[in-house]
Amino acid sequence: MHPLQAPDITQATAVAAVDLVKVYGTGDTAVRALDGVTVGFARAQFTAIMGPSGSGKSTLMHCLAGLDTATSGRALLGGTDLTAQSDRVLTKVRRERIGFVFQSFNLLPQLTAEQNILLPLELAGRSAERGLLQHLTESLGLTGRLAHRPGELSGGQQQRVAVARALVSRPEVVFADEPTGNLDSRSGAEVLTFLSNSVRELGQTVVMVTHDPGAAAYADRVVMLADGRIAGELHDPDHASIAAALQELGARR
Ligand SMILES: Nc1ncnc2c1ncn2[C@@H]1O[C@H](COP(=O)(O)OP(=O)(O)OP(=O)(O)O)[C@@H](O)[C@H]1O
Repeated sequence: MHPLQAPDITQATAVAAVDLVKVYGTGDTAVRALDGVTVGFARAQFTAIMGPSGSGKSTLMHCLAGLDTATSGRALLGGTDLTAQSDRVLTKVRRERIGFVFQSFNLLPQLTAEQNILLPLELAGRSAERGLLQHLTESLGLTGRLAHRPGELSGGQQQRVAVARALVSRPEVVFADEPTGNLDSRSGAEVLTFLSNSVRELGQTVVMVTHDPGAAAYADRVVMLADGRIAGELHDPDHASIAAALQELGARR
């Protein structure tokens, strides 16, 4: 790779893609979902990944989170190149170093809210920092709900449980995939406010895929993808600047 293409990977970079390529399928039906993506995500920053449908947002997130394997290039989490790891190591990395928030909450229905929050730590053989657990459950408004099962909680409450679960292990990065996609606007705003507070107050690194300019406006930075390539970025974005950038992206295609 040409050195000028290397992202500025320093101690301040939590996650990076370097010339990342992902091709699905072979021959005539092959799809180049990522076409040489190089981008870094800074520690203690909230970044949104945006772009048209099919631009490669989920693929990029999945490769950076060790949920999918890249065709070539590097997916770096701290000093670890995930593309060079076995499935066994990737499972451990996902469990111990990454927090996930998905559109569909992904809570285990037979466990209480508290058990769901603590499950990743338990699987990693670690115990919770009680102070952090209390801070998360109080600020997410879950204190009175900890003994409830997901089926007894609203969508917004379930997603707040998922956010607590993602944050309680102080992961190197939280990946959020359309975290407000199934929520009404008020519950969505609560989740986004909390994610952005976790960056400020806990120094958490958050990377979120979203279609919604309103959601992306909570981020410190927006990275735009188009056709599997980085198509631009915005710093300290607001709704209007994001909408304008998306429109420009649409017009360029
Ligand atoms: N498992 C797969 N097999 C084949 N092609 C795939 C697979 N997953 C994704 N693709 C293709 O790769 C490209 C990028 O998909 P990806 O889901 O990353 O885009 P996206 O930007 O997240 O889209 P959306 O906003 O619609 O969720 C698309 O053309 C998609 O059809």
